[in-house]
Amino acid sequence: MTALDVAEVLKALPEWRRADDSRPAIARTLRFADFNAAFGFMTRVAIRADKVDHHPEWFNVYNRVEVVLTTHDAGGVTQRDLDMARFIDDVARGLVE
Ligand SMILES: C[C@H](O)[C@H](O)[C@H]1CNC2=NC(N)=NC(=O)C2=N1
Repeated sequence: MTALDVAEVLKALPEWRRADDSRPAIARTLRFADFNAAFGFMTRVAIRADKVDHHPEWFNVYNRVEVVLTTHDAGGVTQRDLDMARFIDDVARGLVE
């Protein structure tokens, strides 16, 4: 799968930024009402990730979830990351603080 230009991808994803470690990856921080809401979100994303065989890097503390998306096989951001970011935005809508 072809790696895309990160700046172009970010234009389509206003909630996302470059990963903090400057890898070719995109990141979003989400804050939920509590752990239950955060883990519910993670569960929905996990089920999707396994279905499409594209898995986020993520970190959770209580109500906060940090998500990083990149395609390891391609060494960059691809359409698979863009699709997953959109799914994440859809799930998060109405749930994030
Ligand atoms: C063998 C398996 O299909 C691959 O390792 C998949 C699994 N999930 C993946 N997830 C992500 N984010 N990037 C990958 O390159 C990737 N590759």
